[in-house]
Amino acid sequence: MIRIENVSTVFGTGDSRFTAVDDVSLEIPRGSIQGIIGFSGAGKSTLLRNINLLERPTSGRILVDGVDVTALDDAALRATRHGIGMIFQHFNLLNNRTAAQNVELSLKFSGVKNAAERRRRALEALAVVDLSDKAGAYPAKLSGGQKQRVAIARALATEPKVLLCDEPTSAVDPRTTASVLQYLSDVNARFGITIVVVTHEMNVIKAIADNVAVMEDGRVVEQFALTDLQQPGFSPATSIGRYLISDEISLDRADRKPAGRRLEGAHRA
Ligand SMILES: Nc1ncnc2c1ncn2[C@@H]1O[C@H](COP(=O)(O)OP(=O)(O)OP(=O)(O)O)[C@@H](O)[C@H]1O
Repeated sequence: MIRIENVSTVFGTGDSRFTAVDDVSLEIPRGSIQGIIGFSGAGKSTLLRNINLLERPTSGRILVDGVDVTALDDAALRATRHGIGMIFQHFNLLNNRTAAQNVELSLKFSGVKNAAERRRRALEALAVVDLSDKAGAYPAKLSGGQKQRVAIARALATEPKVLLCDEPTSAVDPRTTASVLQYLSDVNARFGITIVVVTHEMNVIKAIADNVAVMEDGRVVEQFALTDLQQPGFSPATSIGRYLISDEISLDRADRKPAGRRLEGAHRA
């Protein structure tokens, strides 16, 4: 479970002082997929980056499985970060490394010293996203969707408990969006990884989220479960909530498997 308690993030000082995240509290159940939606500048990315302290909050606490990450020293924070994977809108792959080498590098940074083990685990992670045949390909030879799948594999390889996704489908076309979301949904169901997805795309929320938080001007102004949208009489307060309810939504999702399975074990199954 991720518990965000009264988190604020302020940039700048004096006249240029700007509150990007304003006293946000949010509970994200373990093994769930949390969508965070809002218009540009609402503070979504900043809040997401607060969770792994890529952006340290100005005030408030963030607890991941009961551990207050805002109180950790640098060494403990580095160790905790290995349990929190992240993927980005523009994939952030190293272009001079193959798909497998990109994944291996993240394993190296996470402290896996044995090169053969790094290679084995990288290939396993690439297999999860059906990219075994692209292990030796450089990013320039991959489509946007394939690059994002490599990024998912890179995040998965260290067996994180949490996967943070910052606009994971904004740079790919609609068909590829569906495929990337399917892989995210699959790894959630298969490994019980808690996923937090920041997006401004309604269809992403509808396709993947269990719970939704709507952000405006740095605040979470509305929260609901996606299934709430199907309840008679449910009346969202925000325009985004009303838009989400206005369309029929598909809740067909892979059956959930118990949380906490290891990537290797589950992979061989
Ligand atoms: N490092 C920074 N320094 C100053 N201001 C920042 C910084 N990072 C973000 N901001 C500002 O904080 C506000 C929230 O930004 P953030 O990227 O979190 O919003 P967002 O909802 O993710 O928007 P988008 O969808 O456009 O990425 C914006 O006004 C942005 O300009």
